[in-house]
Amino acid sequence: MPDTAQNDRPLLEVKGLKKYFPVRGALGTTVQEVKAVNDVTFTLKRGETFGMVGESGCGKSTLGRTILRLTEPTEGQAIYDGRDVFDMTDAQLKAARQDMQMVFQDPFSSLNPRKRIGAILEEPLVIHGIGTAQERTEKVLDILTRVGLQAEHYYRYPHEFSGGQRQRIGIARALMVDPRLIVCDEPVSALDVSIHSQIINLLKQLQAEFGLTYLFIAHDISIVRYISDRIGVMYLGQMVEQAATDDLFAAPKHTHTQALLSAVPVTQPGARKERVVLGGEIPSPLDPPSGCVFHTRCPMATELCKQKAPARREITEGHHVACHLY
Ligand SMILES: Nc1ncnc2c1ncn2[C@@H]1O[C@H](COP(=O)(O)OP(=O)(O)OP(=O)(O)O)[C@@H](O)[C@H]1O
Repeated sequence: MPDTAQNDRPLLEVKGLKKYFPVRGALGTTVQEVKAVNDVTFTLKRGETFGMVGESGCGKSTLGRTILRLTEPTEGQAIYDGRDVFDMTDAQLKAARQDMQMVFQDPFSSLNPRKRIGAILEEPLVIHGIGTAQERTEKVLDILTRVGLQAEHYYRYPHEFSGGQRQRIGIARALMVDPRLIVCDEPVSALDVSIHSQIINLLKQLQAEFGLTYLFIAHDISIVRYISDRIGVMYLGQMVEQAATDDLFAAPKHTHTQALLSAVPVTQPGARKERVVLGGEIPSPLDPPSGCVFHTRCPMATELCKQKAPARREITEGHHVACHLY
């Protein structure tokens, strides 16, 4: 009974999460705040991929980093497997960090150029005090082959690898400590387009093999579509829509989502779609618009949108939108 209850429970529940960065004036006092993440709520089910999509600067990376507590939150909760990450002691956080790993956008800058791949991959095991020296080496060799590299790569340095291979090393490093959750922050956007699908397919294969749960962050909705079970769309620190991937693509509700989807090239011959054109520039998160944060760019905006922030509503099962039109 307790086992079933635990397995039904989401792996991660993010509730009302806010992360504001202080902007300090000449005297060191806080004069303004960048509202990078502004009241975000969503859950991650075990074994699924939740894609987080939005334009550059909308707060995706900050959201991922705050959940892993690489940066401290301003407000809210991130309940990982029943326990709030933000209430954890240092020892609890260290244990949780073993379970929650991150794959970064730029694999090169996240790999120490002076260390051989074997040492880079072994490091997380050393930090967490896992295994004997021989067990650690065996684990490195096993993971190297699982990510499509070879045993002989053990002695090479990061500069001897291509971009795609380096990202495989980044993924291998995350896998070393047997995590359950991996936050993938733009894992292909620094790579050549020709190898995007190799890396995405590798992530899918590893997910099936190890039963991983992914929070997959990217600005390109076609990539997010390919890997995600559900998608959340962010704008200026807020999640404006979230739904199962098929629902979101079949019936996008928020104008921002419609605009993102209308920019995706049509692949079927003869198919046409309406282009949704947004007005204005993206406002600064230092001074987000009043009312609905999207109203300055929304072609459907009314007086109400300028005055009142829309509540998040579930319009069909699992499909949430924050917009006065619904
Ligand atoms: N350490 C920081 N101090 C101050 N402002 C920050 C800091 N980190 C991020 N920001 C600001 O927070 C906002 C959200 O940034 P974030 O990097 O999370 O967005 P993003 O959607 O991941 O964009 P990108 O894909 O370009 O990285 C931006 O306005 C950014 O300038």
